[in-house]
Amino acid sequence: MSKKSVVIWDGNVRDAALSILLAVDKNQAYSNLLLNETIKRHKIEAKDRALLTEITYGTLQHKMTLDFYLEPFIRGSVDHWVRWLLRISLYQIHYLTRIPPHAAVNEAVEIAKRRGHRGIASTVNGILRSVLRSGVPSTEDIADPMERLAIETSHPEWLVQRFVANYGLELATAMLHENNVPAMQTVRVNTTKTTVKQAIAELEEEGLTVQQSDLMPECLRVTNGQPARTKVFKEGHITIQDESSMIPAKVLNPSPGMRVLDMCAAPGGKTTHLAEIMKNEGSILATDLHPHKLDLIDHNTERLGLDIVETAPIDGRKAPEFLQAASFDAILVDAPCSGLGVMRRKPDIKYTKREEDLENLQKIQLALLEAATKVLKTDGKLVYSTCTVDLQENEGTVHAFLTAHPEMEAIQLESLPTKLAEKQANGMLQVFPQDFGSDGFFVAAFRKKGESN
Ligand SMILES: C[S@@+](CC[C@H](N)C(=O)[O-])C[C@H]1O[C@@H](n2cnc3c(N)ncnc32)[C@H](O)[C@@H]1O
Repeated sequence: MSKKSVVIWDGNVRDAALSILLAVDKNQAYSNLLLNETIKRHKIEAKDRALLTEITYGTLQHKMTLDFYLEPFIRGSVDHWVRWLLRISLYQIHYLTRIPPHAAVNEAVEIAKRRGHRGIASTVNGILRSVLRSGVPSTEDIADPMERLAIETSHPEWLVQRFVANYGLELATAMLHENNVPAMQTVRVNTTKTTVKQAIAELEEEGLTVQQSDLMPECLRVTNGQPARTKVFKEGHITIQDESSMIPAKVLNPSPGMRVLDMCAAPGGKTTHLAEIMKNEGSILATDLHPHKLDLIDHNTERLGLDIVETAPIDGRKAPEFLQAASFDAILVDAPCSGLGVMRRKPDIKYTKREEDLENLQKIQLALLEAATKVLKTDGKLVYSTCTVDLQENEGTVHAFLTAHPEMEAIQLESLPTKLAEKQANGMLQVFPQDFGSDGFFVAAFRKKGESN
């Protein structure tokens, strides 16, 4: 978050959603962080929490579509906050069938009166009632197919064009639509403390509805309840993590006793998974560029009872200056990336990312992989992962890396459940959000060849 944003809560869900969206837009606050912080700070009750989340995310997810719908009804200019109020209200009218349209309009008018004056309230009332009378315009009338897809799925046109160029129209269209579907809640069971069966029983006892994932055996899908608020969580039996995000540690699959480096480790979701796979035996050095983020890893390892993890603030690109050459058995580079695979969880990414950012990211990704190669033992395994679906950051980075490093070879991804193992090609696995309902993720594995190879 670039500027600290605090949202006032007076029991009005729409007003709070408006404040969050204004902070996201004006202060570049992260929608997921600010929403969670607001809910936590004001201890917002379950029913309001669900509606606040739905309106905030939904409005942001569909921002461009809502603007297209509103455009014919707005004469002249309206204030920035009024436009967000109109978006929030139309989101409820158009997408949330359980909210009666007149209730959404009345709420909007009241907010307009409180935040502005009667004149603004009357404008808001007029616009929303006109939309109700005439209905929203049809996207069918947009002649250009890329522009139409951009408006219908609310993604900037450059992103639509890039996805279509990367993967073809059919796959890109499915992904763009899936990005507007709310993300699943999943947790990873800490197998050093409990079993999957036991964790399911414990969570059910606390009133949650959970089911073992058919994709990843240690993953549970939560369809009702807040896992982060349970005793099971506090006692370190589970970690909140997306299913796809469990793939990299699974692929690295370090044995107990190994010396492992997790180069871009904060907040430690994968570090702790690695430690669990190693049965808490051996050692893991978890490094991150940002020293303040290392506390998050310490918090997580403490809660989960994992004591083989040490943390250090190291710029991964400079790892060979601080760490002994060829000293790690296995290394994970869960690199900084554009995050284009997790737009369901962080919809603001759609509107803030720019195409030129992607070029710079690839340079960092290559530098991290190069540094990792130097501190990896001969015959050691290196895993590269990102939470993006961008071809350049994924396959592009892998190809550039292998071309520059003949001492490294791509290897088959091991230890994966069949559904995932079948999807890999040439030592790489790209998961799209529409594949299994999990986040978009990429994983590749390499081996450092011996002298004789
Ligand atoms: C995708 S996140 C890592 C998520 C983490 N592996 C997990 O599972 O919880 C990428 C991380 O890389 C860190 N980072 C960015 N540039 C880095 C660099 N040059 N060296 C080390 N870490 C870096 C960021 O601070 C961020 O925490």
